[in-house]
Amino acid sequence: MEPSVSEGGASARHPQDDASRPGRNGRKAPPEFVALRSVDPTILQEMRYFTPHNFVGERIDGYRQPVCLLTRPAARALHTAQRKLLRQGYSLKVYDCYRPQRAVDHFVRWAKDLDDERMKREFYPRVDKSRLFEDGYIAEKSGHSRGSTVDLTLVRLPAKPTRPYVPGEPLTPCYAPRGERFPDNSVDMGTGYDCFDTLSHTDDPRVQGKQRAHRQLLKETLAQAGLVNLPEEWWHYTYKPEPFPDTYFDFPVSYRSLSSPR
Ligand SMILES: C[C@@H](N)C(=O)N[C@H](C)C(=O)O
Ligand SMILES: [Zn+2]
Repeated sequence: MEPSVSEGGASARHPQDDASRPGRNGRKAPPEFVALRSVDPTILQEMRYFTPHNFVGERIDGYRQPVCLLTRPAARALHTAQRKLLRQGYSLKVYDCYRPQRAVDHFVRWAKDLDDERMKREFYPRVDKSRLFEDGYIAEKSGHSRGSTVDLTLVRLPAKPTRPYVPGEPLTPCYAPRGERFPDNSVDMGTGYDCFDTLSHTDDPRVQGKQRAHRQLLKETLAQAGLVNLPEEWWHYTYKPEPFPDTYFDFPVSYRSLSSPR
């Protein structure tokens, strides 16, 4: 786990933060990156990898603030989708946006430790931990690190308040009926976020009725705005054409990484 660095203070820095790191993998984002909030303040944000409520069970390396950073075209596309959804009584809610390479490296290290299954019961109850990368649920080189990929869902407005996950609390499988899963103010998509299971495949035929309609509403609205879904995960979308199709960035998730912070 990366040592937590206070945003304002002169704390010890992680070696990977060295400003001398060359080119695109330095400490700062290029000017094409923005905070989603500055483009659309109405889109809800629940940045799961800043919290312990994720499949690893702890804050992920590189997430210094619970903030969604994206390339400007991707953020604008979400704003376009959000305008349409607001008219129908829904809001987007993002769970993850730009993801530094060091965060992906944290996932890779975690995956190698087959004894650490503290979050299995909620996030991958039916999949062997050793298969999560092979089965397409996590990537060693992720589109998120290129800055135009986002994990998101729909929330019916007015949004209900949510409660934080308390580490060590009993876990429920992410494919259990909605009322039994960890509470989330999003609409029922048939599974929770980051539910590594075939039921999360966007077009899985077992998902019908309202759950299927919600997935379709998300997919069609985002497609009209230029975002393409990953078939294995109903929540994962990439804006196309990507401004940085070949670059995997590693600056931290923090307002301070931006050229124009707000
Ligand atoms: C880990 C999950 N939220 C995700 O984003 N998976 C895709 C495959 C990725 O890691 O890029
Ligand atoms: Zn994703």
